[in-house]
Amino acid sequence: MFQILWNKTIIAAPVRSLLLHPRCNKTSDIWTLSRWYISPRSNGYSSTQQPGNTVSRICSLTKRTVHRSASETFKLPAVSLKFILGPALLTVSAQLFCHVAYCEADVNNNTQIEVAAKSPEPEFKWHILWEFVKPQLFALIGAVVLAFGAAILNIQIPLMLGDLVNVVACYLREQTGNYVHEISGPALKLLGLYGIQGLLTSGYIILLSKVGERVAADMRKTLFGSLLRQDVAFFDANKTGQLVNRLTADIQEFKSSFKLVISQGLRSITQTVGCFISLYIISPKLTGLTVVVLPCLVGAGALIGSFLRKLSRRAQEQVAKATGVADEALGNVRTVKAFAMEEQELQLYSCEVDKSCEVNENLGAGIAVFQGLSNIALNCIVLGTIFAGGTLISNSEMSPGDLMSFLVASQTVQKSLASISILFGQVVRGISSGARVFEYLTLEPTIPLTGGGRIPYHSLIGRVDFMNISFSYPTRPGHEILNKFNLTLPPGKTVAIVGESGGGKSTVASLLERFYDPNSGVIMLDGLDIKTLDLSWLRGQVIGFINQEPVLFGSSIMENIRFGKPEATDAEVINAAKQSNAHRFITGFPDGYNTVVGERGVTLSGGQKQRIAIARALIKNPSILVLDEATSALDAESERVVQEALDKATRGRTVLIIAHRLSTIQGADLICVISNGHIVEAGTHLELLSKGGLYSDLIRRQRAAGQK
Ligand SMILES: Nc1ncnc2c1ncn2[C@@H]1O[C@H](COP(=O)(O)OP(=O)(O)OP(=O)(O)O)[C@@H](O)[C@H]1O
Repeated sequence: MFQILWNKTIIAAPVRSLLLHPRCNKTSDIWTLSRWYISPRSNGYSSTQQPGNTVSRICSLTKRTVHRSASETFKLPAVSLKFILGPALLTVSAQLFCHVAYCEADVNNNTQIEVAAKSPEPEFKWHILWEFVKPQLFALIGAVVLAFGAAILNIQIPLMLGDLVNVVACYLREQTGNYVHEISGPALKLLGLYGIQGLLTSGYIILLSKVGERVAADMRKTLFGSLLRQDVAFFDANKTGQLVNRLTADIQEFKSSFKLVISQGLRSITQTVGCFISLYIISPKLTGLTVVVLPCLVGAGALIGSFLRKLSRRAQEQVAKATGVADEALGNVRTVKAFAMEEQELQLYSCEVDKSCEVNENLGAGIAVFQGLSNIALNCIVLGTIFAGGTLISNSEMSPGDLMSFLVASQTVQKSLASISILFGQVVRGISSGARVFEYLTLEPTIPLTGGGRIPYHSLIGRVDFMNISFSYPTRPGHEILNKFNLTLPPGKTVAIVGESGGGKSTVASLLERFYDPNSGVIMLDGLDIKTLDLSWLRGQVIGFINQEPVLFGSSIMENIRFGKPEATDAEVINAAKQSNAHRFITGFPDGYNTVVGERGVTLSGGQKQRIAIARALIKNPSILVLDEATSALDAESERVVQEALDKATRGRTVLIIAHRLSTIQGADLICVISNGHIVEAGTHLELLSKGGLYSDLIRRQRAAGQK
């Protein structure tokens, strides 16, 4: 009987090929697959992609690799490990792969690990997930039903294959009857089952990807909105890269896990239980053998796996180090070039890459040994099963069809077990990514952007009073910057604040903008505490802010100026540009107002950027203008042009100038000298000079520095 199976039946073909054909050991396939699971990120991408220029790009590649690792896993059993007891070894492998992929994610998210070490891990909040899933509930239920249906059909397939083989075996044995007629019944049934199963599979994947994408898109929009609403203090405490990571990589990770858990999780559990029952019904003896061999393989696999995981972690750390060197050099390429450090940076990078190469080679050797042992074990298991199954057939305890059913059902179990073990790691990753996303979704800013009163435009006078302000930055609570600080900005007048570097001048401007709230004291606008006023109105319509290093967006000049007033017409934009002495140089560009300024305005000179920033502030016609060292970064000629623009801009408005270069504020109505957190001198330029105090001291020191 075994001979018949070996020579003639459809079981023999794949088994023989697996045992006899060297290429069918699929070492290369296993190796290729293992690259997705075990080897570092670079193995998956480096042949076609150079390391990214930035860490974020590298992070996203890494995440994609990990994500892909999980989804590719389901191809593994189909490629080579097709037969009996495969589940055992495959489960071990899958666990190993899963853990290693997890290490990969960990290592590549070093920054996140650091943060996690400092602050407690955020909690996953199911009710928030529910809010996102609720609008997609019908599609989700549809997907679950279809996935469940596909799983149930999958359990039927091995049994029907067995029926088919029994017909073939019977015909081969007896050579009587109409073969086509006898085979067509079960074959058509099986074909129908395949068709329905394919349809169900397509259906649930379509629905699930719709649900996953929509949930992820909603999460991204909500999270971005929530981040934008946060106070400036929040951004002082959190790195931009980490925040962007939550918007991109974490949501991506969560989406993948969400989809995978629902589709594969449901299918795999149903199939494992169903097919295990089928296995037991087909042959309790053969199933018993499976259960005996399983723990030995799990133990051996776990041992080698833990060693490989350690090696993989080391390899990843080394890759991360090399990436760090490249990122720093490319991110600061101007400085590197200015100091002619290209060669040194290359050497530094090469050194790290060589170390990484060595560790990865060791890892590769370890994987090779592991895969070699797996191949031997799997092939022996297949042989053993054919042998044991054949013995049962020869004792008439089993039919050839039963052996076929057993083989296919066990393949389904192995696929499902592999999926489940991968899923376990994916669930953990998904939950922690989700928790990181949800953490900021629910975070309420301490300074609300909207709500509160507004002063009608015609009755707004523009008087500002700082009354007894004490303040320390939230990130340095013990370090008081302002201490019982008092200052009045009379309406329509220009007040300048001068003082030592680090004395708190810019802090005064930040408090007026309500980037932070004072620890004590009040800031009044026209006699009203600004905490009671609508913050969007205050920032959007009342205060115009121009600082030392204006940041432009990488869009056109027109859009950059219109940023100050989104509803402004083209004529208003041009008018603002004229007021800020920018119109001439803008119209000198071939594309005029449609000139794209490059990332952060990199294609413009400092003076040009500053004048666009002035136009952006003026377009909203603010009653109060805050100039934070607006000309200190410019050369003499640019400063003259910008100063002219500022002189025009400040007319008729309440102006607060934070000045470093004392020459630019001599015409101010009031000059205040800040020291030790409060105003120690105030008066006009001449008054303060005649006093011979701190101001005249500052002037003297600045002149002396200028002469040097
Ligand atoms: N976001 C922040 N978080 C914590 N401390 C800050 C922050 N911004 C400024 N500081 C600290 O507050 C103090 C005052 O800073 P501020 O920028 O107001 O000084 P400044 O007088 O404008 O200085 P300069 O003339 O050099 O610009 C400094 O000691 C500075 O280190």
